[in-house]
Amino acid sequence: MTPELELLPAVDVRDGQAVRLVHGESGTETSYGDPLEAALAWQRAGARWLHLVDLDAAFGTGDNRERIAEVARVTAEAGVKVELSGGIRDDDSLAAALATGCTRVNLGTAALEAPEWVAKIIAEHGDRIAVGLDVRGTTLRGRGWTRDGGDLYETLARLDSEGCARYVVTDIAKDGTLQGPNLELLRNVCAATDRPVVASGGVSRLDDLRALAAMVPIGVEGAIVGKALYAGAFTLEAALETVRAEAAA
Ligand SMILES: O=C(O)c1ccccc1N[C@@H]1O[C@H](COP(=O)(O)O)[C@@H](O)[C@H]1O
Repeated sequence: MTPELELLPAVDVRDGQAVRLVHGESGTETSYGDPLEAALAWQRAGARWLHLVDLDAAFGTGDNRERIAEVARVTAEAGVKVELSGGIRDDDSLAAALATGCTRVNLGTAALEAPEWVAKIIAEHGDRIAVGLDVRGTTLRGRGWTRDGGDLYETLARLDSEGCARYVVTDIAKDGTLQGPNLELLRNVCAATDRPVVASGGVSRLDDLRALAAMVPIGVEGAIVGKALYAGAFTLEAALETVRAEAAA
């Protein structure tokens, strides 16, 4: 039996609220209320993972550190694994993130701007560190996806050589658009690395999850689902049932 595609409902926090953006652009927020309520709703619906993002920290417009820590702690205590992201760029922010009880952190900007520090913390924390490869075309973007940060495949080769355990791959052009994931990008990344890949951006219907589940054998381990769940395109229960059925088929 093929392993099940892990589903990670997203809770992105800006100004204390759960929000979704379009193409990750500041100012395109749709608000979905209290982030803890959102996280607990996904937990009640059966989520095994949560992708939790401090968007203010990612954009450099402040942070939601205490709120994020509360959501991560309560959700983790409820048995949900948390992937924590946004603004983790130095020892202090890393220590605060790891102390929340999250299962792993996901680094974006730091992997582009502080490669030596990232190599060091990969060596120290292993599987608890993932790197988010947020791309436009094949160019990486950092600092709230506002600045270019080098070539996707060169960075991937460097991180592979440093022992990075896993990548979260986001096609910025797809994120928040409900246009379907970039399967070609995911196929290319999976061909370039033997590490597991979490797909992010564009999931809009259950068929997208079926397509991603079919990529588990080549290295797609999970999928982050945001807008589709908040917009009611399908329920998390239906999504979980879909990936379960695909694994059993
Ligand atoms: O998730 C988003 O919609 C998003 C939009 C714009 C910027 C960042 C976004 N998300 C996450 O933030 C981390 C990067 O944070 P940092 O660069 O390490 O501070 C990225 O991996 C996304 O998961």
